[in-house]
Amino acid sequence: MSAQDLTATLRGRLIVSCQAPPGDPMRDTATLVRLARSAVAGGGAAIRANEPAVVAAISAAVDLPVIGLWKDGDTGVYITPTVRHALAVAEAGAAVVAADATDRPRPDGSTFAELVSAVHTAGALVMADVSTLAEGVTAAAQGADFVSTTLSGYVPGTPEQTGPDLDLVTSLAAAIDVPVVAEGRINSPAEAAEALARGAHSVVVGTAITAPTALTARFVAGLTRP
Ligand SMILES: CC(=O)N[C@H](C=O)[C@@H](O)[C@H](O)[C@H](O)COP(=O)(O)O
Repeated sequence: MSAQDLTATLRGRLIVSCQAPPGDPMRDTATLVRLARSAVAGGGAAIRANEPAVVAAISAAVDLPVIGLWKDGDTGVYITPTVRHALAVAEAGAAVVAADATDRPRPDGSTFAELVSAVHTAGALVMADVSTLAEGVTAAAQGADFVSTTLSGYVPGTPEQTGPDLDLVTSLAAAIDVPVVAEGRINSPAEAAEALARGAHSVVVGTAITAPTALTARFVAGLTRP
């Protein structure tokens, strides 16, 4: 799908992230495919999914674009950290490859611009996962097709928040021409709508829809608070 067509498809819509962390009972390809099917049934516009095998299974099972990534570890640059990871995700059938576009060095020494070029040559689009306005501006200039607030709050120096970084959505939307995606800690339909009102093109929701372990833990914590 062209960047133009996908942009039109996702405008004002919900992208459902169907992921489960290592060790979680939901971390099972068939289970994640069922989550993706539920996201389709509920009206989601696209699926965000982790690891080539899961991207391939969900792409085969649902008729929605898949935004694929490949997490390798959980510190430093871990979301699709190298060109090799990015090409494997594209090869698995992702319409869009999401990758870390923070200003930290990548483990293979590549630049984000090189990753964008390789993914475009493979026929897929790129979503830049950023943590700051400056990173989003740079990623857009380097050819990213979408810029997402995914990593705000997860990179040292970025604001720690329990909710989404709506100020980053606002500032990115004012600064760049590529579509801005609001992602990270969106916990309610009202927060999702607020992100759109602040200029987001689309909204990604993961935990609040697809993570029963984390959601259970939130309720348990709520019961045990003094
Ligand atoms: C920081 C990081 O690694 N984010 C990951 C990116 O794919 C996922 O673990 C998140 O679930 C996703 O961004 C959606 O966010 P939330 O689950 O908060 O709705």
